[in-house]
Amino acid sequence: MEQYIIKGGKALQGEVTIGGAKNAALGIICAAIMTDEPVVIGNLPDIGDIHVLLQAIEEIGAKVERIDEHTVRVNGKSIDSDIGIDYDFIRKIRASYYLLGALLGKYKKAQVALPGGCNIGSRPIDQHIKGLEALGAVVKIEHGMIKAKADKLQGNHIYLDCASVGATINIMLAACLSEGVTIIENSAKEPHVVDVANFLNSMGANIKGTGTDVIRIKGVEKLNGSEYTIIPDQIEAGTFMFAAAATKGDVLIKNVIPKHLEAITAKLIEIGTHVEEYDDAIRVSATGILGHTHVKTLPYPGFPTDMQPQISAVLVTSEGTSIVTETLFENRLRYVDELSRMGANIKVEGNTAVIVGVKNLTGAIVSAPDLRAGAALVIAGLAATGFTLVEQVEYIERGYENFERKMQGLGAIMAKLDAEDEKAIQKFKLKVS
Ligand SMILES: CC(=O)N[C@H]1[C@@H](OP(=O)(O)OP(=O)(O)OC[C@H]2O[C@@H](n3ccc(=O)[nH]c3=O)[C@H](O)[C@@H]2O)O[C@H](CO)[C@@H](O)[C@@H]1O
Ligand SMILES: C=C(OP(=O)(O)O)C(=O)O
Repeated sequence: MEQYIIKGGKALQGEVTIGGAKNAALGIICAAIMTDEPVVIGNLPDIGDIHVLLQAIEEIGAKVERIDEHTVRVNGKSIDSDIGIDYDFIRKIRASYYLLGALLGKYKKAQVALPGGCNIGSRPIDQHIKGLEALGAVVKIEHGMIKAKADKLQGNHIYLDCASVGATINIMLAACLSEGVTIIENSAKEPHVVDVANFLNSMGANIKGTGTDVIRIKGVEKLNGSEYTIIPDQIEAGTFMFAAAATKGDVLIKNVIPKHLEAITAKLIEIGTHVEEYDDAIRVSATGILGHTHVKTLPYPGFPTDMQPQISAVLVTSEGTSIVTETLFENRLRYVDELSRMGANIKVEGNTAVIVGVKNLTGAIVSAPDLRAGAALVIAGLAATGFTLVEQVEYIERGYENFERKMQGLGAIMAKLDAEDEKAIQKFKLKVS
């Protein structure tokens, strides 16, 4: 098992380049197998979730060719849609549910294990199923597998009970190759929903209205090959913005879309951080003690739930009392006990964390309970005095490419080491002491 070892207390300085968006990439890979023609996907992040999903599509017969570290060519021509995608394969990821919409759209049948992913709450998929059924599919759950089939798919009017990212993308995938028109009301507006739709349109789909809460999809007979570049990752960018603020650093975050970061930027400015926006970069710098704020997670353009743990890692050393409310996933405050080990003063009441800022954190052994909570612990470790060990880095690597190397590039004293390798850990400590 690997762990991050961090010697904190050093302001991050310099430039970092953000990779492609995980949550767009996952939808786009599934969309890519909906044509029999080759598709080239660029700016693909080299992260755990993508490795798992690419393996899963290869398992059912798709051809995946790596062109370079961040570009693949996918060909879905030789897929065998009778092969089910087992839980063992995709237990680590959430977005395998997109294979359901993609395969159902293309072959009118699909068998995919119920998704795994981070344990951040109960994560039902009733809205996905409701949408696919509205298009004419018969959907059954048997032995942990979701099985969907249809003689034909027919467009329909679908109202989502909640603006679910996953349900919106899944329905959009199946609806592209349905007959007639599908309207999704109360659809999710996240940038990755828009990116998946833009990609599908580049393959010949007819999707309008993404980025608003009504999406209109006119079914087409078939999709064709395409070459596409994924948008930058809003959450990776936000994580580096908060790391810069927490360490009182000065970081230029390159390859971002500042518009996607507005909720994050607004909170940083509110607590006294300096933020400068450029066309495709953002600079974050902070000095002295930052102020407190109240944060409530909401669907886009609200404050993203995927940034909630990371802002708490900044607020624990800000002056005054901050209130962080998580409205989407009930288990997303599990990092609080870990931050408390580092000296943070946080109390959880229901879905709210009450944070009373302390002067500084002190390094400790902590364990990442999930992907973004893990990133938050790294931020806390970078800001703390002394050494922090962050265990369970495999969660963090689901969504961050070369996290320790990007942090090192900003001057962080951080390494990824084998937890069993006491010698290497001692050597690192000696070297940086
Ligand atoms: C792979 C991916 O893109 N993951 C993202 C996606 O997850 P995911 O697609 O799972 O999240 P959703 O947007 O679907 O969930 C939003 C809310 O709707 C509820 N819900 C959702 C579906 C459903 O059928 N029934 C239902 O009740 C959920 O419990 C949650 O409270 O969006 C989340 C919210 O921005 C992010 O945290 C995840 O990083
Ligand atoms: C919760 C997340 O991912 P997933 O939905 O893939 O588990 C995330 O990216 O923060």
